[in-house]
Amino acid sequence: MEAKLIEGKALAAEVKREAAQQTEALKAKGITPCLAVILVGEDPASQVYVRGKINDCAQCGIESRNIRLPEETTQEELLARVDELAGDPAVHGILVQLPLPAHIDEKAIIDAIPPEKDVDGFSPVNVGRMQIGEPCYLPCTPAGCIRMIESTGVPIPGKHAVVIGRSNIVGKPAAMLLLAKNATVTICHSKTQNLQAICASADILVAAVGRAGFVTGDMIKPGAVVIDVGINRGADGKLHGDVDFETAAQKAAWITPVPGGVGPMTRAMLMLNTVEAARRAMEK
Ligand SMILES: Nc1nc(=O)c2c([nH]1)NC[C@@H]1CN(c3ccc(C(=O)N[C@@H](CCC(=O)O)C(=O)O)cc3)C=[N+]21
Repeated sequence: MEAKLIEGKALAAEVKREAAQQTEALKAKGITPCLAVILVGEDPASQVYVRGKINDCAQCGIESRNIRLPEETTQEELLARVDELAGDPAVHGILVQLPLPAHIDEKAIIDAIPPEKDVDGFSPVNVGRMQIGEPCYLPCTPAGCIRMIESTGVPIPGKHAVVIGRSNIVGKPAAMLLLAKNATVTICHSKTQNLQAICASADILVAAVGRAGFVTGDMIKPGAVVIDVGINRGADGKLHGDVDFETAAQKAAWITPVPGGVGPMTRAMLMLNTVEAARRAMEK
């Protein structure tokens, strides 16, 4: 069997059209959604991602503030910038690009973003709301994964979903969202025993490991939906997923490519969250 591709780029374009329509409706009411993106330092990968987010904003008619701070910015200086944006009624979403330089405490910065402007869905309040199924900003990557799974038409309820990885920004929330969709969820990680057998029983497999080619065809149940969250830049300068695409595509029914899969969808979901933040600010 040769798997069908889940076209992240095309799906992202669809989501961004939704965001653009909603933006237009808000503008008609006098509100222009605005996202502030803060990047500290010169990390080349972060620069690429931030440029992508700023471009997406422009495509959707969303205003953006592109804030570049030098590597040696202190935690206090960064907190002051976040506070300033937190208090600015024209700014609806605040995204501080991670990772931050080692001398800055990421948790302290995330905690300083007011939950209603936390369009990444990283703040403890949004994480907690998600856990109990209250309205919140869903973290963009896991929300994008769900949308990609749903795009296949394969029903999630009752299926065995296996998530490899337990990070706070991808693995854990992806597992929670799959549970909320009534999947039977297993979370695997570096200490997991019998990883191959567990993965091979997954109807839906989400790979968020951070190791290129970690998931091979023998770990995939025939007919599974495979979502590859990995973005590993190889020595060749190319992006590689966590899934060994060639062998996995022989077994899966559906699979996401890298690049052009989860990455673009992550950015598209950020646009939806930003529009939502503007709408909520208006309704308040
Ligand atoms: N506060 C914060 N929020 C984030 O959402 C966040 C972050 N920090 N730090 C880094 C990670 C990573 N991330 C990506 C988003 C899109 C692509 C993406 O669009 N990738 C393209 C390729 C881009 C390229 O050429 O490198 C693709 O997969 O097709 C990649 C990575 C968001 N992150």
